[in-house]
Amino acid sequence: MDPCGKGVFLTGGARGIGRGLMEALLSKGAKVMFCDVRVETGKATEAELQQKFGADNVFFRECDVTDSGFGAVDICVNNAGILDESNWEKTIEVNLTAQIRGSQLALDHMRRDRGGRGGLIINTVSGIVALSVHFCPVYMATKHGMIGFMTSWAKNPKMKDMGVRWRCFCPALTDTDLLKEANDADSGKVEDFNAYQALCSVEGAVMSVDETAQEFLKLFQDQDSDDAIFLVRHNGASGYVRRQLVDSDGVSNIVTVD
Ligand SMILES: NC(=O)c1ccc[n+]([C@@H]2O[C@H](COP(=O)([O-])OP(=O)(O)OC[C@H]3O[C@@H](n4cnc5c(N)ncnc54)[C@H](O)[C@@H]3O)[C@@H](O)[C@H]2O)c1
Ligand SMILES: CC/C=C\C[C@H](O)/C=C/C=C\C=C\C=C\[C@@H](O)[C@@H](O)C/C=C\CCC(=O)O
Repeated sequence: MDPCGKGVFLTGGARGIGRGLMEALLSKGAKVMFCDVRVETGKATEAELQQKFGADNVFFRECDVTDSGFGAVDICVNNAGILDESNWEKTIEVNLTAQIRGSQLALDHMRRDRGGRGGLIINTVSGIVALSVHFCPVYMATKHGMIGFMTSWAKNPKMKDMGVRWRCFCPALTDTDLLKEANDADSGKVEDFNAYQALCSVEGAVMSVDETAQEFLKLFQDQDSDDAIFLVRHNGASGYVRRQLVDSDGVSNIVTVD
């Protein structure tokens, strides 16, 4: 799908990866409506992006994804997410429940067999699903949950009639406030602070928001593909992967295809 002229709805766009994804889409000619719970940051982002891309092309609305629905458009990006092992119920609410709700609402709105015009549903998941790490079990559960949810829909034979495609966008570590806020031993955001820091300290592992957003644009180059899981690799070898359970104690339950 070419984003040019398309209407996009994106959650969690006030800062971080969501903001980067919006800029990438706006630069390709899309119009974006975004929401966030951070009102001041959201308004500031809206003003800056309106200045850069035009006042008619980007709009902000205050919205908490855990208590609101939305009327979706051609492309829906459920991006809002948190990392907070000390508040596991909230983490499930934002990362799993709200992304599922947002996806179901988008599907209802887009499906051609019920009068919609088709579309693309993208959920920001995480490259962490490809790693065996122990320091964020709840976060891990939510991200694996979204992989299961989306790949189930993507392989549903009715999807051809519905005209809707699904993409799990799985960024590598990205330099955002989410990472910075977890980088505090007393925050309780992760279960094992030293292990978290060790992962973030791998040379070159943390990508910039711009680099992650450029990888995101690759999702729009393959409109006919039914593959659903796009894994960003910090070494540049990003691509679609398929899940495969392995019976050895492997490092990953995802194997690359092609
Ligand atoms: N930063 C990373 O290394 C990384 C890597 C892979 C995946 N991710 C995922 O990318 C997504 C964005 O993360 P980020 O790093 O940009 O984080 P961030 O904290 O910088 O940005 C997340 C945005 O979501 C908003 N948000 C949080 N809860 C919300 C709610 N209930 N309703 C509406 N908006 C809400 C926040 O206010 C914030 O503006 C998340 O789903 C995260 O899990 C992050
Ligand atoms: C720890 C929580 C912190 C932040 C949240 C965020 O979602 C975390 C992301 C953590 C790691 C991402 C890693 C991505 C790695 C990829 O670049 C790639 O190297 C994965 C490697 C191997 C997968 C196996 C394969 O290639 O098939």
